[in-house]
Amino acid sequence: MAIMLVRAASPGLSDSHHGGLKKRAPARRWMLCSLKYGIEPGRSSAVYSSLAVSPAGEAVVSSEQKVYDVVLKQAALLKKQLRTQAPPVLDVGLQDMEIPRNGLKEAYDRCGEICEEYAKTFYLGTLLMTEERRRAIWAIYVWCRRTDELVDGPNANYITPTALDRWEKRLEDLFAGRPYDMLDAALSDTISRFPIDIQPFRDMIEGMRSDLRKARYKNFDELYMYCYYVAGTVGLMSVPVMGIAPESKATTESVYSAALALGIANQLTNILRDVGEDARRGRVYLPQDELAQAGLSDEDIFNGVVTNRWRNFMKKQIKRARMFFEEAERGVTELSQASRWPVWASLLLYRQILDEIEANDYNNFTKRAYVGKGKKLLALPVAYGKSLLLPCSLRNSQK
Ligand SMILES: CC(C)=CCC/C(C)=C/CC/C(C)=C/CC/C(C)=C/[C@@H]1[C@@H](COP(=O)(O)OP(=O)(O)O)[C@]1(C)CC/C=C(\C)CC/C=C(\C)CCC=C(C)C
Ligand SMILES: [Mn+2]
Repeated sequence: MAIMLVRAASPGLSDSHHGGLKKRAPARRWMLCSLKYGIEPGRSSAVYSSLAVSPAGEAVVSSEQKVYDVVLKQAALLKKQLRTQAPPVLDVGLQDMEIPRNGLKEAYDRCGEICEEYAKTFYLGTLLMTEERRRAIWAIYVWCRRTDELVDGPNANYITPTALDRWEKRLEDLFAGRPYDMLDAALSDTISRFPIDIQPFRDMIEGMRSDLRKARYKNFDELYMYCYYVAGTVGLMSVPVMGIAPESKATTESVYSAALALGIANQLTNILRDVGEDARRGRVYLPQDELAQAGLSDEDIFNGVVTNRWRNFMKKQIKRARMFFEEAERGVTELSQASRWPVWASLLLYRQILDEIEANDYNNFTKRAYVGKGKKLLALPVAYGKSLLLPCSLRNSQK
């Protein structure tokens, strides 16, 4: 397997600028995706290296490498903005807009209500944050929710790629300080306060585009890219708001990688929880090559019978999702103190969905894995305890 350091195109992702040569995605991730997962080299099209040679002899850039380029770019932008303390890339300050200050308060309050209505757990988590950060996360949440609703909501049948192009134009406008409505105005204000870049937002729209044209994923490499688009992006959007602890010795890149891992872990969990629901909409988000290796097909999923083959397949998928959660854990401790609690809470709660799938004997065809109120409540003090721990980077450097 050849590994080359060359500049290569990343279709669907904006170009990254870090000096011509590509840095390789950390080798640890390859461990995550395949070796620990038990896939032998040569048997799977999952990620092996930054640049591999396909059976046809062409150089192939893995999804992991493409996404890692975005991580590097986001980390570099954050470091640059924090160094110069310059306000982010707004062409027009919100002070020039016609939205009165109390209008902005109303807009943020509405974002909070929407977050509470759609995502009680996230909402509870945000209540533990500082006011400015909480409002910013609400604004980001609402933009993400609205973007997802375009392809998943009641009008989804009428959504075309052109509608998504219009949504992207609107995104560019709000980043330039020209919001279209009150909810956009809240996000416009947020990006004037935090060093947030537009790329993860653009990439999420790209994920929704792919949902319009694609209902199957050949292998984990393709699925990884999808998970980055629709969920890893949320991690990248959130880091500049959550903030890195001033005492942390971790690199900005490693914190972004952990945030990305949390988004991927959450989305893999979503996919495993919703197998039956997605199948009823004609969608199978599981890697086709891994299904085939397990002796399973789409037909088995549509039939929805829990067999030993299915249980074994699910065990491996759950194991992989847990590895991404594990990778995310290393980054949570590096976040600013006030942000750790909500992120720990959401990590613990989301991860428990995997335990519930196991408790349902892997019947994710007709039973929705659900974390009960008691367990949810219990997660809060556990998360609080974890949030008091010193950053991992400090603990290791003190040894
Ligand atoms: C260093 C470190 C660990 C930092 C933490 C970074 C961080 C806060 C990461 C958050 C990761 C996260 C919550 C990702 C969301 C993943 C997700 C659930 C994506 C869903 C996509 C589409 O899936 P699908 O259609 O299959 O699912 P539904 O059936 O529709 O649910 C999304 C729906 C995309 C849209 C995402 C959101 C609406 C959630 C956005 C959430 C936030 C901005 C809040 C993050 C705040 C906290 C406190 C975790
Ligand atoms: Mn959705």
